[in-house]
Amino acid sequence: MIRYDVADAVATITLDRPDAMNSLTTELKRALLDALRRAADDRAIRAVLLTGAGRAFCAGQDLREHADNLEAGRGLDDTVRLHYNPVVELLTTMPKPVVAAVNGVAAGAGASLAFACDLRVASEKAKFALAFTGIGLAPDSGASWTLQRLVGLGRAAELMLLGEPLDASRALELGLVTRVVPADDVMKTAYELAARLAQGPTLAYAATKRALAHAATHALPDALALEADLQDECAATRDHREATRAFLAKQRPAFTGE
Ligand SMILES: CC(C)(COP(=O)(O)OP(=O)(O)OC[C@H]1O[C@@H](n2cnc3c(N)ncnc32)[C@H](O)[C@@H]1OP(=O)(O)O)[C@@H](O)C(=O)NCCC(=O)NCCSC(=O)/C=C1/CC=CC=CO1
Repeated sequence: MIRYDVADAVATITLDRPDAMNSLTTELKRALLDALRRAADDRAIRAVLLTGAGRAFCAGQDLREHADNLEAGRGLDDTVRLHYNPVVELLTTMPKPVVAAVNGVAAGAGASLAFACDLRVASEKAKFALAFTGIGLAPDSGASWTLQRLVGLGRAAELMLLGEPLDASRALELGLVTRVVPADDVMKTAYELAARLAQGPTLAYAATKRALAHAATHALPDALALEADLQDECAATRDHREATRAFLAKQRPAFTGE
C-alpha cells in the first residue's frame, strides 16, 4: 500500500492503491504514518517526496471502508484523531522539507495531505477537490488551517463550501502549487526539487518551517523572539560556517545537514 524508496538522501513515499485512486483505508493510513516517522527519524534522509501511484494523488478517505463503518455503527471510529491528525502534524513539523508530487486528483483528505507538504509540484492533469461538504462532512486533516494560509480566507471558504474541483492552472494562479508541469515530467521535476533540498542546509530548512508555522499564529514580537532563537541555532551549525567560508572563497558550499 505504501512504497518507500531512498536515493540521494530523499525518501520517496508513494501511496500505492491505484485501483482505488489511492484512497485512504485504515491500513494505508497506518502504513503512511509509519513511513513518515521512518523518514522523519532517519538523519540520512534530508527531504521527503510524497506522491501517488497511477492516475490519482489521493482521493481521500476510502468511502467503501467508511460506508462499512457507518453500516456497522462505528461512524468515524476516531480515525481523524488517530490516523489523519498525526500524519498531518508530522508532515508539517518534520525537521526536513516535504515536497508533494501531485500527479493527479487530490480530493478530500488527499488534498489536505498535499496542502500539508511544504511545496507542491502539480501535473497539468492534477485537480484539487475539497470534497468534504459534497459528502456532508466538514474539512479535516488540517485543510481548514493550511488552505486559508495558502490562498486566503475568502478563496478557502469558496473552495470548501462549493467543493468545485480546481484544475492545475487555477491552482497555480491562486498560489496553491509551486509549479505545474506536463504529466510525464511531474515526478522528475518534483524529485529534482526534493534532491536539491536534500543537498541543502537541512537545519536551516527545519528552522524555517518552525518559524513559518509559529508566525502564523503569533504576534510580531513573539515571531521576532523565535526568529532570534532559531538564528542562534542556525549560526552554530557547520553548514552556516561552511556557507560563509565558501562565499568568501568564491566557492559553492557543500552542505551536510549538520
Ligand atoms: C474526483 C474523483 C476522485 C475521481 O473521479 P474519476 O476520475 O471520475 O474516477 P472514478 O471513476 O470516480 O474513480 C475511479 C475508481 O476509484 C474509486 N474511488 C475513487 N475515490 C474513492 C474513494 N474516496 N473511496 C473509495 N474508492 C474511490 C471509484 O469508486 C472507482 O472505482 P471503481 O472503478 O471500482 O468503481 C472521484 O472518484 C471522487 O469524487 N471520489 C470521492 C472523493 C471523496 O469524496 N473523498 C472523500 C472525502 S472525505 C475525506 O477525505 C475524509 C474523511 C475523514 C474521515 C472519515 C470519513 C470520511 O472522510
